[in-house]
Amino acid sequence: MFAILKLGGSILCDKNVPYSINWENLQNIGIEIKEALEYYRKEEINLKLIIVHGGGSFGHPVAKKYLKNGKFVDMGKGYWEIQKAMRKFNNIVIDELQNFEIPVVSIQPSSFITFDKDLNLRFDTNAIEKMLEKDLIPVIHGDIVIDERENNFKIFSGDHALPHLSKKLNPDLSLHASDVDGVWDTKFKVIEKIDSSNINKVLESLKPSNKEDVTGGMHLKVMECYNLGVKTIIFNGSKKRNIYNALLKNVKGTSIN
Ligand SMILES: Nc1ncnc2c1ncn2[C@@H]1O[C@H](COP(=O)(O)OP(=O)(O)OP(=O)(O)O)[C@@H](O)[C@H]1O
Ligand SMILES: C=C(C)CCOP(=O)(O)O
Repeated sequence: MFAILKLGGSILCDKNVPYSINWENLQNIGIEIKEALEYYRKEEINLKLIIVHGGGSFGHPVAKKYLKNGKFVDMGKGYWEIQKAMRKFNNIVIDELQNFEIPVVSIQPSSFITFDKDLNLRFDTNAIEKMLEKDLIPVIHGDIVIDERENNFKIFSGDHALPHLSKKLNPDLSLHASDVDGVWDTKFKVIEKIDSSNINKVLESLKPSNKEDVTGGMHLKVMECYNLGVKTIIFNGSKKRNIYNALLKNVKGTSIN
Protein backbone atom coordinates (compact mmCIF):
# COMPACT_ATOMS: atom_id res chain seq x y z
CA MET A 1 0.00 0.00 0.00
CA PHE A 2 1.43 3.41 -0.98
CA ALA A 3 -0.14 6.65 0.25
CA ILE A 4 0.72 10.34 -0.10
CA LEU A 5 -0.93 12.42 2.62
CA LYS A 6 -0.98 16.21 2.73
CA LEU A 7 -1.48 17.71 6.19
CA GLY A 8 -3.00 21.16 5.54
CA GLY A 9 -1.50 24.04 7.42
CA SER A 10 -4.97 24.90 8.67
CA ILE A 11 -5.10 21.72 10.78
CA LEU A 12 -1.53 21.96 12.07
CA CYS A 13 -1.78 25.62 13.08
CA ASP A 14 -4.04 28.59 13.53
CA LYS A 15 -3.01 30.25 10.25
CA ASN A 16 -4.13 33.64 11.59
CA VAL A 17 -1.73 33.45 14.56
CA PRO A 18 1.91 33.57 13.37
CA TYR A 19 4.09 30.64 14.51
CA SER A 20 1.15 28.93 16.26
CA ILE A 21 0.86 25.12 16.41
CA ASN A 22 -2.32 23.15 16.99
CA TRP A 23 -0.65 20.63 19.31
CA GLU A 24 -3.82 18.63 19.92
CA ASN A 25 -4.26 18.03 16.18
CA LEU A 26 -0.55 17.32 15.61
CA GLN A 27 -0.45 14.77 18.44
CA ASN A 28 -3.67 13.15 17.24
CA ILE A 29 -2.19 12.92 13.72
CA GLY A 30 0.87 11.17 15.21
CA ILE A 31 -1.33 8.69 17.09
CA GLU A 32 -3.44 7.89 14.02
CA ILE A 33 -0.54 7.54 11.56
CA LYS A 34 1.17 5.21 14.05
CA GLU A 35 -2.04 3.16 14.39
CA ALA A 36 -2.35 2.91 10.60
CA LEU A 37 1.27 1.72 10.32
CA GLU A 38 0.55 -0.90 13.03
CA TYR A 39 -2.64 -2.02 11.27
CA TYR A 40 -0.85 -2.64 7.97
CA ARG A 41 2.07 -4.34 9.76
CA LYS A 42 -0.34 -6.79 11.44
CA GLU A 43 -1.94 -7.39 8.02
CA GLU A 44 1.58 -8.03 6.69
CA ILE A 45 1.10 -5.17 4.23
CA ASN A 46 3.98 -2.73 3.87
CA LEU A 47 2.56 0.84 4.11
CA LYS A 48 4.80 3.22 2.19
CA LEU A 49 3.97 6.81 3.03
CA ILE A 50 4.99 10.30 1.91
CA ILE A 51 3.76 13.20 4.04
CA VAL A 52 3.35 16.74 2.72
CA HIS A 53 2.60 19.76 4.86
CA GLY A 54 1.75 23.33 3.99
CA GLY A 55 3.11 26.62 5.19
CA GLY A 56 0.56 27.03 7.93
CA SER A 57 1.20 29.94 10.31
CA PHE A 58 4.95 29.89 9.56
CA GLY A 59 5.40 30.23 5.80
CA HIS A 60 2.48 32.40 4.80
CA PRO A 61 3.03 35.42 7.09
CA VAL A 62 6.78 35.52 6.36
CA ALA A 63 6.30 35.12 2.59
CA LYS A 64 3.72 37.92 2.68
CA LYS A 65 6.38 40.30 4.12
CA TYR A 66 8.49 39.89 0.95
CA LEU A 67 5.66 40.09 -1.59
CA LYS A 68 5.07 43.52 -3.17
CA ASN A 69 2.46 43.71 -5.98
CA GLY A 70 2.71 39.96 -6.46
CA LYS A 71 6.51 39.91 -6.84
CA PHE A 72 9.11 38.85 -4.29
CA VAL A 73 11.49 41.64 -3.22
CA ASP A 74 14.58 41.88 -0.96
CA MET A 75 15.18 38.17 -1.43
CA GLY A 76 18.82 38.37 -0.35
CA LYS A 77 17.25 38.27 3.11
CA GLY A 78 13.77 37.02 2.27
CA TYR A 79 14.74 33.66 0.73
CA TRP A 80 16.48 32.60 3.94
CA GLU A 81 13.74 34.10 6.17
CA ILE A 82 11.10 32.01 4.38
CA GLN A 83 13.36 28.93 4.38
CA LYS A 84 14.02 29.46 8.09
CA ALA A 85 10.30 29.73 8.93
CA MET A 86 9.53 26.54 7.02
CA ARG A 87 12.51 24.68 8.53
CA LYS A 88 11.27 25.68 12.00
CA PHE A 89 7.77 24.40 11.17
CA ASN A 90 9.10 21.22 9.54
CA ASN A 91 11.34 20.51 12.54
CA ILE A 92 8.33 20.76 14.87
CA VAL A 93 6.25 18.41 12.70
CA ILE A 94 9.10 15.89 12.26
CA ASP A 95 10.06 15.90 15.95
CA GLU A 96 6.46 15.36 17.05
CA LEU A 97 5.90 12.46 14.64
CA GLN A 98 9.27 10.96 15.67
CA ASN A 99 7.97 11.04 19.27
CA PHE A 100 5.50 8.38 18.08
CA GLU A 101 8.41 6.40 16.61
CA ILE A 102 7.25 7.15 13.08
CA PRO A 103 10.39 7.05 10.82
CA VAL A 104 9.88 10.50 9.28
CA VAL A 105 12.72 12.42 7.57
CA SER A 106 12.86 15.96 6.13
CA ILE A 107 12.82 17.10 2.50
CA GLN A 108 13.56 20.82 1.89
CA PRO A 109 12.26 21.94 -1.56
CA SER A 110 14.02 25.35 -1.58
CA SER A 111 17.39 23.61 -2.00
CA PHE A 112 16.61 21.54 -5.12
CA ILE A 113 13.21 22.19 -6.67
CA THR A 114 12.64 24.97 -9.25
CA PHE A 115 9.95 26.13 -11.65
CA ASP A 116 11.30 26.28 -15.23
CA LYS A 117 10.62 29.04 -17.78
CA ASP A 118 7.25 27.43 -18.62
CA LEU A 119 6.39 27.11 -14.92
CA ASN A 120 6.82 23.34 -15.02
CA LEU A 121 8.41 21.82 -11.94
CA ARG A 122 11.98 20.55 -11.98
CA PHE A 123 11.67 18.07 -9.13
CA ASP A 124 14.05 15.09 -8.90
CA THR A 125 12.29 12.44 -6.80
CA ASN A 126 15.14 9.89 -6.77
CA ALA A 127 16.12 10.49 -3.13
CA ILE A 128 12.47 10.32 -2.03
CA GLU A 129 11.97 7.04 -3.90
CA LYS A 130 15.10 5.55 -2.32
CA MET A 131 13.91 6.65 1.16
CA LEU A 132 10.64 4.78 0.56
CA GLU A 133 12.65 1.66 -0.35
CA LYS A 134 14.33 1.93 3.06
CA ASP A 135 10.93 2.28 4.82
CA LEU A 136 11.59 5.92 5.71
CA ILE A 137 8.72 8.43 5.51
CA PRO A 138 9.76 11.58 3.61
CA VAL A 139 8.08 14.77 4.86
CA ILE A 140 8.15 17.49 2.20
CA HIS A 141 6.74 20.94 2.86
CA GLY A 142 5.66 24.08 1.06
CA ASP A 143 8.65 26.38 0.55
CA ILE A 144 10.14 29.29 -1.42
CA VAL A 145 11.88 28.14 -4.62
CA ILE A 146 13.63 29.63 -7.65
CA ASP A 147 11.42 30.54 -10.57
CA GLU A 148 13.74 30.32 -13.61
CA ARG A 149 12.04 33.21 -15.36
CA GLU A 150 13.86 36.58 -15.16
CA ASN A 151 14.84 37.33 -11.55
CA ASN A 152 11.86 35.49 -10.15
CA PHE A 153 10.96 33.47 -7.09
CA LYS A 154 7.80 31.43 -6.41
CA ILE A 155 6.09 29.59 -3.60
CA PHE A 156 6.21 25.82 -4.05
CA SER A 157 2.95 24.92 -2.31
CA GLY A 158 2.08 21.63 -0.68
CA ASP A 159 -0.75 21.83 -3.23
CA HIS A 160 1.92 21.53 -5.96
CA ALA A 161 3.75 18.76 -4.12
CA LEU A 162 0.83 16.40 -3.54
CA PRO A 163 -0.49 16.22 -7.13
CA HIS A 164 2.99 16.30 -8.70
CA LEU A 165 4.26 13.43 -6.54
CA SER A 166 1.00 11.53 -7.05
CA LYS A 167 1.21 11.94 -10.83
CA LYS A 168 4.84 10.78 -10.92
CA LEU A 169 4.79 8.01 -8.30
CA ASN A 170 1.22 6.73 -8.74
CA PRO A 171 0.25 5.94 -5.11
CA ASP A 172 -2.78 3.85 -4.17
CA LEU A 173 -4.02 6.83 -2.14
CA SER A 174 -3.59 10.59 -2.63
CA LEU A 175 -5.07 12.31 0.41
CA HIS A 176 -5.53 15.96 1.34
CA ALA A 177 -6.36 16.61 4.99
CA SER A 178 -7.79 20.13 5.29
CA ASP A 179 -9.98 21.80 7.92
CA VAL A 180 -13.25 21.31 6.03
CA ASP A 181 -15.31 18.17 5.28
CA GLY A 182 -14.62 18.55 1.56
CA VAL A 183 -15.11 21.08 -1.24
CA TRP A 184 -18.35 23.02 -0.80
CA ASP A 185 -20.78 24.03 -3.52
CA THR A 186 -22.22 27.54 -3.51
CA LYS A 187 -24.68 26.42 -0.81
CA PHE A 188 -21.85 25.14 1.42
CA LYS A 189 -22.89 21.53 0.78
CA VAL A 190 -19.96 19.12 0.38
CA ILE A 191 -19.54 18.03 -3.25
CA GLU A 192 -18.96 14.27 -3.35
CA LYS A 193 -17.11 14.09 -6.67
CA ILE A 194 -15.40 16.62 -8.92
CA ASP A 195 -14.77 15.64 -12.55
CA SER A 196 -15.14 17.06 -16.05
CA SER A 197 -18.96 16.95 -15.74
CA ASN A 198 -19.12 19.54 -12.95
CA ILE A 199 -15.71 21.30 -12.76
CA ASN A 200 -17.01 24.57 -14.25
CA LYS A 201 -19.83 24.71 -11.68
CA VAL A 202 -17.40 23.86 -8.89
CA LEU A 203 -15.11 26.72 -9.92
CA GLU A 204 -17.86 29.16 -8.89
CA SER A 205 -17.56 28.00 -5.29
CA LEU A 206 -13.76 28.01 -4.96
CA LYS A 207 -13.09 31.08 -2.87
CA PRO A 208 -9.75 32.19 -1.36
CA SER A 209 -8.82 30.70 1.99
CA ASN A 210 -10.49 32.49 4.90
CA LYS A 211 -7.08 32.58 6.62
CA GLU A 212 -3.68 34.18 6.04
CA ASP A 213 -2.71 32.52 2.76
CA VAL A 214 -0.35 33.59 -0.07
CA THR A 215 -0.97 30.56 -2.27
CA GLY A 216 -4.24 29.58 -3.82
CA GLY A 217 -6.36 28.10 -1.03
CA MET A 218 -8.99 25.64 -2.20
CA HIS A 219 -8.75 26.80 -5.82
CA LEU A 220 -5.12 25.73 -6.12
CA LYS A 221 -5.81 22.45 -4.36
CA VAL A 222 -8.65 21.46 -6.64
CA MET A 223 -7.25 22.74 -9.95
CA GLU A 224 -3.73 21.27 -9.53
CA CYS A 225 -5.20 17.81 -8.90
CA TYR A 226 -7.88 18.17 -11.57
CA ASN A 227 -5.50 19.44 -14.28
CA LEU A 228 -2.93 16.71 -13.56
CA GLY A 229 -5.68 14.06 -13.60
CA VAL A 230 -4.70 12.91 -10.11
CA LYS A 231 -7.38 11.06 -8.10
CA THR A 232 -7.35 12.77 -4.68
CA ILE A 233 -9.69 12.89 -1.69
CA ILE A 234 -10.04 16.17 0.23
CA PHE A 235 -11.31 15.44 3.74
CA ASN A 236 -11.44 16.94 7.23
CA GLY A 237 -8.15 16.07 8.93
CA SER A 238 -9.09 17.87 12.14
CA LYS A 239 -11.86 15.34 12.86
CA LYS A 240 -10.67 12.54 15.14
CA ARG A 241 -10.15 9.13 13.41
CA ASN A 242 -10.28 10.65 9.92
CA ILE A 243 -6.50 10.46 9.35
CA TYR A 244 -6.53 6.77 10.39
CA ASN A 245 -9.68 6.06 8.33
CA ALA A 246 -8.26 7.88 5.30
CA LEU A 247 -5.09 5.75 5.39
CA LEU A 248 -7.35 2.69 5.46
CA LYS A 249 -9.26 3.96 2.38
CA ASN A 250 -12.32 4.65 4.49
CA VAL A 251 -12.94 8.40 4.78
CA LYS A 252 -15.73 10.65 3.42
CA GLY A 253 -14.83 13.87 1.61
CA THR A 254 -14.62 15.20 -1.94
CA SER A 255 -13.09 12.93 -4.59
CA ILE A 256 -11.35 14.67 -7.47
CA ASN A 257 -11.12 12.78 -10.83
N1 LIG B 1 -15.46 25.77 -2.10
C1 LIG B 1 -14.77 25.64 -0.92
N2 LIG B 1 -14.91 24.51 -0.20
C2 LIG B 1 -14.26 24.34 0.98
N3 LIG B 1 -13.40 25.26 1.51
C3 LIG B 1 -13.24 26.40 0.80
C4 LIG B 1 -13.89 26.65 -0.44
N4 LIG B 1 -13.52 27.86 -0.90
C5 LIG B 1 -12.68 28.37 0.00
N5 LIG B 1 -12.50 27.51 1.02
C6 LIG B 1 -11.61 27.78 2.15
O1 LIG B 1 -10.40 27.04 1.96
C7 LIG B 1 -9.91 26.68 3.25
C8 LIG B 1 -8.95 25.51 3.10
O2 LIG B 1 -7.84 26.01 2.31
P1 LIG B 1 -6.45 26.31 3.04
O3 LIG B 1 -5.44 26.61 1.98
O4 LIG B 1 -6.62 27.29 4.11
O5 LIG B 1 -6.20 24.90 3.70
P2 LIG B 1 -4.91 24.08 3.98
O6 LIG B 1 -4.64 23.16 2.83
O7 LIG B 1 -5.09 23.47 5.31
O8 LIG B 1 -3.75 25.16 4.12
P3 LIG B 1 -2.29 25.14 3.50
O9 LIG B 1 -2.52 25.38 2.02
O10 LIG B 1 -1.60 26.25 4.22
O11 LIG B 1 -1.66 23.81 3.76
C9 LIG B 1 -11.14 26.33 4.03
O12 LIG B 1 -10.90 26.49 5.43
C10 LIG B 1 -12.15 27.37 3.52
O13 LIG B 1 -12.12 28.51 4.36
C1 LIG C 1 4.04 29.91 2.15
C2 LIG C 1 4.85 28.90 2.03
C3 LIG C 1 6.30 29.12 2.20
C4 LIG C 1 4.41 27.52 1.73
C5 LIG C 1 2.94 27.43 1.31
O1 LIG C 1 2.56 26.07 1.18
P1 LIG C 1 0.99 25.74 1.21
O2 LIG C 1 0.48 26.22 2.54
O3 LIG C 1 0.89 24.25 1.03
O4 LIG C 1 0.35 26.49 0.08
